[in-house]
Amino acid sequence: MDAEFWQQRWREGRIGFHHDAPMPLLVAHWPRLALPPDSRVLVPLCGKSLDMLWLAAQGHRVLGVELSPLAIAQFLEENRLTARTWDSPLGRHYLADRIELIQGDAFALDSNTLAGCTAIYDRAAIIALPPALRRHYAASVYARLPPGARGLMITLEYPQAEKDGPPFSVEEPEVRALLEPGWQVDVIERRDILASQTSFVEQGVTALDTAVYALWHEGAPHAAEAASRSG
Ligand SMILES: C[S@@+](CC[C@H](N)C(=O)[O-])C[C@H]1O[C@@H](n2cnc3c(N)ncnc32)[C@H](O)[C@@H]1O
Repeated sequence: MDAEFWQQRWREGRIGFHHDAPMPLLVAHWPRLALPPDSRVLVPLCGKSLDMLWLAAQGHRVLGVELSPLAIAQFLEENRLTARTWDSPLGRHYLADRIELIQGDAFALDSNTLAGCTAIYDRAAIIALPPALRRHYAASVYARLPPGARGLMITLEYPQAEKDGPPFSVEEPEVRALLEPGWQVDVIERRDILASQTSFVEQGVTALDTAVYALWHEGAPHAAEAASRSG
C-alpha cells in the first residue's frame, strides 16, 4: 500500500470507501468527546470525506491530510469551496474557511502541526494501513498529539484470512497495543454490519463488525468528566 497504490485508486475512481453523507457513527458519538468548538481536529488519510464538513459545522477547525491531489480537488469542487493555497515542507496546503487540507504524507507531519491538534478523527485511516505500517502510524501521529487530546476511531473486524485488505481488520487488542498506555481506549460501540456490506459477503467474509473507540490522550478529562462538563 504505497503512495502509488492510492494514487491509482483515485485515478481509476475506485473509492468505494467514500460515503455521500457524514458517517452516522461520527454524528452519534462525537459529542461524547465534549471538545471545545474551536478545537483543531486532525483527519489523517482524509480522502474527500464529508465528515470534515460535519466537523467544521460543529465549529471545529479541521486539518485533513491526504496524499491524492485528485481527492482534494474533488472535495473542493463537489462542495463548492474556494481555497487559498500555499506550499510548505509538508506539502501543498488548501485553506477553505475552517477546513485546511494538506496534500502530503500523514506520516511526515511536523511536531508543531501535531501539537496544534487537540483531537483526531480516524475513519478508514488505521484500517487502510497494512500491519507493518500501523505501529509507525501510531508513533508518527497518535503519540505526537498533545496531552489532553481526544479522538474517535472507527475500525472493522473480520477474519483476515477470508479477504485481503484494505480495508484491513484491526481488532481491539491491536488498537490497545498500539495506543496504550499513552491513550485511554474505550470501546463505545461494536456492531455486526455484515448484512449491509455485500462486497464483503461476495468475497466470502463470514463475519464483519465495526467498532468505535473513544480515545483520551494522557491528561484528557475522561469520559464521565468530559460528559458532565458538556452538560
Ligand atoms: C480508505 S481511504 C479513506 C478516506 C477517508 N478517511 C474516508 O473516510 O473516506 C484512505 C485514504 O488515505 C490516503 N492515504 C493513504 N496513505 C496516506 C498517507 N501516508 N498520507 C496521507 N494520505 C494517505 C489515500 O489516498 C486514501 O484517500
